[in-house]
Amino acid sequence: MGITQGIEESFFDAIIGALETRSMPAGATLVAQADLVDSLWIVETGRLEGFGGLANREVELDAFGPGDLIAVSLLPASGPALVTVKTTTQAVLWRLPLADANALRETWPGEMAAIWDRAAARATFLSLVLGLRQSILFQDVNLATAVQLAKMAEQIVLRGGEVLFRQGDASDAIYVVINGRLDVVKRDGKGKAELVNEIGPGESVGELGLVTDQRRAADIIARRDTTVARLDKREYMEILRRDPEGIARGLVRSAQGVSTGMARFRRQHGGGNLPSLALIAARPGLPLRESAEALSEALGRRGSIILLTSDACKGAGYPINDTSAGAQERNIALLRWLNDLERHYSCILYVADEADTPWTQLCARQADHVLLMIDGAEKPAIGPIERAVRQVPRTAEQRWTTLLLQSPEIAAPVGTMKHLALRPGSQHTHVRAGRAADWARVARSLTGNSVGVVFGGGGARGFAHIGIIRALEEHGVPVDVVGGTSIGALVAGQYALGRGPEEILEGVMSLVKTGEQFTLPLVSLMSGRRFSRGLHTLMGEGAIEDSWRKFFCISCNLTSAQSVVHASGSLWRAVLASNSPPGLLPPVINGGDLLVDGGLLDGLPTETMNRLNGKGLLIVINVMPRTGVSTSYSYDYGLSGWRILWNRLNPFTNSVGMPNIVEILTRSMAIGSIANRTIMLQRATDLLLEPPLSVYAVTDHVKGREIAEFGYTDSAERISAWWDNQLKL
Ligand SMILES: Nc1ncnc2c1ncn2[C@@H]1O[C@@H]2COP(=O)(O)O[C@H]2[C@H]1O
Repeated sequence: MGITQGIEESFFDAIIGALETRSMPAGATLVAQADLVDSLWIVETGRLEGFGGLANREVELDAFGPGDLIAVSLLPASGPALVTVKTTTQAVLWRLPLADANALRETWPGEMAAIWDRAAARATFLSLVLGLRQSILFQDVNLATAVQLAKMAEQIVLRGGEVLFRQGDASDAIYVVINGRLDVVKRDGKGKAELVNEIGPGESVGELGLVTDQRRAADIIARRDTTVARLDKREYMEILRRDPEGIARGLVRSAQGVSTGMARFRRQHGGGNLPSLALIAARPGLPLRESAEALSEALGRRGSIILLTSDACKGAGYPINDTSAGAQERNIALLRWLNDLERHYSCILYVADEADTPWTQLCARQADHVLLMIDGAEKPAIGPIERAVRQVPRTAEQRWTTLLLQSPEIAAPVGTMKHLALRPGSQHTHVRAGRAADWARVARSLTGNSVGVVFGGGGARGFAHIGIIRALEEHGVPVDVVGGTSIGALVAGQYALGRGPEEILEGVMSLVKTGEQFTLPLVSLMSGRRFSRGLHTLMGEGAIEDSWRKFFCISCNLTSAQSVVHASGSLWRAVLASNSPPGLLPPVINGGDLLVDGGLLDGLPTETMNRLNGKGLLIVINVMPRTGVSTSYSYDYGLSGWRILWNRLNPFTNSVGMPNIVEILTRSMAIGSIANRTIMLQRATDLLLEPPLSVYAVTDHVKGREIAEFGYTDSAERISAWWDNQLKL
């Protein structure tokens, strides 16, 4: 590959003027891997070798002799060296600084482009040799075989979402992933798809079909933009003949499943431990940049984050709109660069352009998780950028979250369900401009660190929840997901709306003061009218989706005998259903089914919380003592209502020892779920709070403030000690 080959005489004179010569002894290092390179070199005399680091050993990648061009960066501007280059003999080199090369480009555009293309081709080839020698399948082959492999292999760039091949296709080639990621998806007889594996750099696909001579066992789809080296069957067989021992070792490694283990190891230990993210605004004019910075700062507490904009990419030498000569090489170079970034950082945050550009599309393809920003106050509609981005092919694994920007002035968002109806399958979070705490919540959710609190049922004892909320707030425990049953749902619902403990206490007290009417016991003992009206006023008209915190509550469907998780739709109706003890309040009618208090089946919904909050932190507040309703009073001959009335009226008898009908009904209702509770609580909770509340009766609503205070005093120290030991995000 002589540099002067085919180059005009006058240009040759010009370039000679820019060259500096340098003599080097044998064994000297010209450039070390990862150093910034700012030059091209041409070998005049002597020999050099290129090495790449691989699992603590250096492998040989390339050899250079007189007339050869040494280009070790994939960038036209200065960039990191792919390899280490050392002299093996005494050598004389010509150095062409990239700055001078760029200046020469002004006068000799065509000629310099030819040199650059050669340099790019050489560097791309080098990166392919490096990729192959770092692969599980070919890491044991000798240098000559690796160079031969790289010469035969076809380098293919797949776009995110693109299919490499389908299950059932004929097996004609194997593919080594150089940069990027592939999904292995299997389909059953009914066409149901399941992700069975993920393939990262250094791993290969298709060896199964090639070696066993069977059709493809799975679909292979690019998770993001990916470069693969393709070797067809004939070529692979030829390599097998050249270096049977090296190939056999690779096959054994691969068959032993070291492949997936190694890739997982790399992913865990070589950065990339968080999903790659893309922040995309649905339309121009949203505060994309500020939001990206706020999110990046919040994520930065969890790992090393790199925020990538199209400008940053351009600055690094990768113009994304580039269609000029050599664009394919630069594309490969870009993917390699992104791959390196992924290895070095915990997370890449791709920030889209404020328009539908190739960069915005690339962001959508690269992300494991797309964050779509919309204006929560706007009329629900699909934004123009969003519309374009939705056309970008993507794998089924990609997750979407809609971030609804809200004004910091509003009490609660409105109309969220309409925004979400346009975006099926998307999660959502509300964020207020300028509120770092909201971005911290998004960061926790993205990294599986959301804090969930389960508020159990237990009548008036549930006032303790409110004191515990106060303790959580005072110690700065951020709560992201709340859920509960009965009184737990009532407290959690208000907390989800962003209310503080004092306001929640006032709210629950106001309901107690409605003094529910006892009715003729045809449907229930109480009419429930005042309670439901009061609850409606208290919670407002909004939907669960409109609350700042993620919320759910539990009711019980009497008709189908199943517990119901309310995580969507009218908030007050959900809380009402969760608070309608059968026999005491009338059931809530929902589509012909009767819904009653969730305490019947699931008074402490930790399983539902686990399902909704994944790997997040779990705090459980149990206000239902494991033993309850006992009395010292003996009523062997039946218990007369008159006797109880007399007891109530007679100032000389102790009426506290006597469980009333409400207590007995409440306890009976909960009995099934209390029996299950012991088992549930033994499962891992991060913090279990069980204030000793048996001194209070489930009907002690008038003591609400005192019970709340009790909850606070009992939990404050434990919460503080626990929170001090947590990793904060
Ligand atoms: N769990 C898996 N099941 C099937 N194929 C897998 C799996 N994991 C990785 N693969 C790769 O997916 C490829 C699909 O085509 P092949 O059957 O030729 O070879 C297969 C393997 O290389």
